[in-house]
Amino acid sequence: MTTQQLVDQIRKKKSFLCIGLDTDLEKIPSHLLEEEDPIFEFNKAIIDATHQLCVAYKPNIAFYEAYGLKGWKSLERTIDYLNKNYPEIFTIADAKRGDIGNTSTRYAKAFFEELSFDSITIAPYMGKDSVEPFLAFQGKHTILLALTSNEGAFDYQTQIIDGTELYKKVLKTSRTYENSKNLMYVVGATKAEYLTAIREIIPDNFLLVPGVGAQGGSLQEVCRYGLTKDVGLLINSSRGIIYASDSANFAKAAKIEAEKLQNQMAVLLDSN
Ligand SMILES: O=C(O)c1cc(=O)[nH]c(=O)n1[C@@H]1O[C@H](COP(=O)(O)O)[C@@H](O)[C@H]1O
Repeated sequence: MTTQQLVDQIRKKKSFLCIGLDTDLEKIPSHLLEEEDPIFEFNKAIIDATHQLCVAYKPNIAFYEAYGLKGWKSLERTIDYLNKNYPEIFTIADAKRGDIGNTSTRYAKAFFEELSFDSITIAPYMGKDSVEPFLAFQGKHTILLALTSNEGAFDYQTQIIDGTELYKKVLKTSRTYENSKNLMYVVGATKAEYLTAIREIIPDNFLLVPGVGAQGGSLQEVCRYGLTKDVGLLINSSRGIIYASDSANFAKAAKIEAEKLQNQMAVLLDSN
């Protein structure tokens, strides 16, 4: 999917919401556990109930890998269901990969070709030759961790190296990579006060912003400093939406939570 197609979808739906499919068998409604593939059935119900309110879904791969082969099957069924039924939706494999070049290429093939995701999250730590293999895939997007939402972000990402914070070095250096136009970045909603400095370095790139809802980040704060002329933001919420209820009406409850965020986004887009 092109960035323009994503922007068009955002304008049409008045939403830049990404719903995180962090599907956990210990949290989904117990009646689903009788199904042959409870994870897929849960995801399908959430997707069917919320697809008009969001522009992206982000399965976090850990929640699937945790169940071995069965989990991978549920992931494959979920991405196939999305691509077949809602092809306009932007899909993110939250896999946080990155390795030496030939290994990165295999990861890219797994998520971009075999599973047909539009994008993948990547850790920048191993540098240029670990990221460029992902960028080589045209029509696909590489979402580099810049400033993450967790407390541990302060361990390295904000440390000053050669006079500049490490996360800024990641932003600046990655712009020099081949096919850097395919880059997006992760910035945690809990770090909204850094967005002005971030936008000075990357004025236009899309940011994936997790951390609203369960982690306490503010949608309004993120938008104040992070919105661009083409919106430039995908705001993720996982637990706050998908686990709104653990009863039979869980999908309806998820829709209500998604609607709350989408309504706020429509107001923010109108006043942008
Ligand atoms: O890459 C991510 O998506 C990510 C980066 C980050 O800095 N913080 C962060 O929470 N995430 C992911 O975003 C999701 C947040 O989930 P909730 O806190 O339940 O909304 C999880 O899948 C996290 O792994």
